[in-house]
Amino acid sequence: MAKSKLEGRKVTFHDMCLRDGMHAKREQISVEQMVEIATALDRANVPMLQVTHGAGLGGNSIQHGRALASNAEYISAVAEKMTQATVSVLLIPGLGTMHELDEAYAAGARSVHVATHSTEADTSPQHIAHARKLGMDTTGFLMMAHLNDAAGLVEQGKLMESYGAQTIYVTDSAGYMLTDDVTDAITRLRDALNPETEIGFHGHHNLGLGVANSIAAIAAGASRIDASVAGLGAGAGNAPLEVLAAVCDRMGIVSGVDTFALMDMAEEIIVPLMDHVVRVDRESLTLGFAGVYSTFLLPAKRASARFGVPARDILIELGRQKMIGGQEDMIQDTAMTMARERGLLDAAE
Ligand SMILES: C[C@H](O)CC(=O)C(=O)O
Ligand SMILES: [Mn+2]
Repeated sequence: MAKSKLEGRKVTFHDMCLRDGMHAKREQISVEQMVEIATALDRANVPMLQVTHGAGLGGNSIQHGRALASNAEYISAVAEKMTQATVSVLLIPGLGTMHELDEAYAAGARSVHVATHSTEADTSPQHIAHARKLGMDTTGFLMMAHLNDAAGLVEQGKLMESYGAQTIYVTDSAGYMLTDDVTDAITRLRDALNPETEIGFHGHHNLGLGVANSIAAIAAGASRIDASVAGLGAGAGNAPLEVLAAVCDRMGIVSGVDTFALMDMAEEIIVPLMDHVVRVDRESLTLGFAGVYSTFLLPAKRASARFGVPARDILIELGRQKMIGGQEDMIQDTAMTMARERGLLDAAE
């Protein structure tokens, strides 16, 4: 076997089970389950874990689903049990407020993904500045990265860096990016950003590329990688952390996590907790194929059941229309229009 070129490279893993995984659980993870999962991650030496409603701070709503507890309740219950892991949150400016960020900080969160659509970094300066003022580890998180080109991502990343973000993320929300796309975007960001600015990658496994794309990101210069144990996350899930950890071990990439403990955790805690098996199936594969926001998977299945239009057809149409996060109401609307066009609706509907 050839020696890996990445031997000795350092990477920080950031587990997403308790935030992206909330999408897969329709926000129904209890405080006790959060504490159990976070404690196991902490014990496995995972350095960062995200704890929030799936849509982040301010996400608790009819539009995005009601969680079993408030963000502050989740964060404080988890943070007080951590021996080494940093608890992070996600904040989409406009959905989450600076007041909610203050609350999250008071509850024990010390890192934040400030998330915008990949062409809308200019909605984030106040929130990034506020997070830095609080002393939080602050990332700029460019969602639906495939809807911008590499030059555009560089422009947006530079903006976030100028606002104070210490890490810039390429976020493949739709699991649509091919490995060369990831390499290109991260290489260009690495060339353009200040050397002290870190680069992150957040992949979804819809095309089965979560782990390969994460390794490509590391090879191109990313040092922070989001993943989740057993892939618990939206769509076909995030890159499965225990698999990524095993590949990194084989390649000599240094993450510091206990890979066997993560394997045990996947088998014994996360998979038994799943409401459906988070995997590449017909519908989640369609997300990656058509470039659809992974969070739209379950609402599209519900719209399919209601209007009788196959979920794959609805997702293809949402991809064609380039729908993005925040346009959740368009899922039902699109399904209804398609049902009407197909003569599936009663005149009364
Ligand atoms: C709010 C989203 O679920 C953020 C995310 O994880 C993604 O875009 O991917
Ligand atoms: Mn995600």
